[in-house]
Amino acid sequence: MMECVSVCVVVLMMSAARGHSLRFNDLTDYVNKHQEEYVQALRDWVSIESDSSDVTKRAELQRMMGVVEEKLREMKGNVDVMDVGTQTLEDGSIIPLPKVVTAAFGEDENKHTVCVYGHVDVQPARREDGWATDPYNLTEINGNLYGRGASDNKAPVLAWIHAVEAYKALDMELPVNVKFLIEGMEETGSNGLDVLVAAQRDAFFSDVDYIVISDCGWQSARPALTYGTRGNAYFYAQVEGPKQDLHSGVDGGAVIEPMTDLIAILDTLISASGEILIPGVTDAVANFTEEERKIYEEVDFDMETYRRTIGVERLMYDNKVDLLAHLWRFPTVSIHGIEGAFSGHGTKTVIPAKVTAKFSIRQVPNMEPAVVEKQVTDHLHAVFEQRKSPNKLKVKMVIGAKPWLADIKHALYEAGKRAVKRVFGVEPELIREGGTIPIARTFQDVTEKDIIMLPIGGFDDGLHSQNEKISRYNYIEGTKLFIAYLHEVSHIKKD
Ligand SMILES: CC(C)C[C@H](N)C(=O)NCC(=O)O
Repeated sequence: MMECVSVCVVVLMMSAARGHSLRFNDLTDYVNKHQEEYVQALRDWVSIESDSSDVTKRAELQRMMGVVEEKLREMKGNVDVMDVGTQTLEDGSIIPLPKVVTAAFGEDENKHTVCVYGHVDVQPARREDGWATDPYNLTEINGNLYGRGASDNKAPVLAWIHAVEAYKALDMELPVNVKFLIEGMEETGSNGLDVLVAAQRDAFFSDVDYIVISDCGWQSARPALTYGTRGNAYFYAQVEGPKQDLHSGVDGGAVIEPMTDLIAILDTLISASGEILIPGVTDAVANFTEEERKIYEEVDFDMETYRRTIGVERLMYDNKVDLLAHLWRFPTVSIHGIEGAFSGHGTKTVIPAKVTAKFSIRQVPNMEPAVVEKQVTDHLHAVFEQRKSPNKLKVKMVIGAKPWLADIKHALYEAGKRAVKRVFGVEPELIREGGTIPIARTFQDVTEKDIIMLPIGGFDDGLHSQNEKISRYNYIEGTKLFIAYLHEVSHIKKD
């Protein structure tokens, strides 16, 4: 009798395994057959200029959130639209933040619950910035789908939606419960989301086991799993002088110009060789260990391809390990722009009265944005003081996002490896990401859930840049990866 039970169990397991692989094929066939619809869905989403940094585009962003809500309702998810409060603009006016859309598919207590986080806001883009195509009209050229937000993060969010939709369309039970949390302010620091996550810790997140984020890219042509992101401390430094703009011929020579002051203090942030010059800022940076060095040595990363892809003559470092380390696990300063400065065509001879520099410092373990805020503010005031300028300097940190790091030994990463192997036939690369997903660290600290980043974007997608794209291959195979991943997560042993 005992023997029969074990034989029967083995037979059942074998047929279940066979059944799964057949079912996986059904799912991938379904994805292949529906790929034109998926591309059209991406075209529809990209056509919405959901730029979160430009308040004049806020109605479009609200419309985008509405489209996400409608899609999840159409799929019969248990949808909720959550208020995240208001945003105070620089002129003191107050506007509502875009609501966060959540949805739940399945609530089987015997299954794991995976929460997919993503965002549907985008960075600004104008054709005149040097785009070859209209950034809001998804255009396919040689297998690449060009459009603002295509890779960051509209296609990955859609791929997750399509993954769930495929199971449902084929009447297949989802192997895990799936929840979505989709926001519209990621690109400007996820305003309001920290508070919402804390408030929902024992509600929306109470039954969530794992959080999956697909808001990043591979490092090469090889699929990857991401286990770290840098944080970001973003600053405004404003120098204000005359009561209005002046004529550089009529008044030049009589005034100490705000722009001259600003450029001088900006030049004290970072050296030409990449050394951060602000006292104390790098003190808390975790030591670069031999173990890390070995991991970086193994990463499949061709410096020459990278150099050519971004189009520079020379990179800051001449070896792979140092370059990767400075992309992923050391801080850096970037100066993004100067508001109030003359930047149009022509030769306007103005002395701008008030100029505001925007710069940021990527944060790595164990930096604390609040500490960095004080160090930067003190430093800039000290160097400004030395100039004995009559102008006024104001420094403000407007984003303070912490870095995030995961344990690559966690079962979520093993599941990721199996899913990548199943879809792409190769072992994934384990990588870190230099960019910031502000909410990742909050998820980790506040919800105490385990997190994985499962990217489908290509290494050359040009996020935030001209001609952002995702390849049709990554979008469609990425959808299959998510389907496979849900299955693999269902195999993680429940506590
Ligand atoms: C590659 C990043 C992690 C993508 C992310 N959506 C992003 O752009 N975040 C803002 C940032 O400035 O890093």
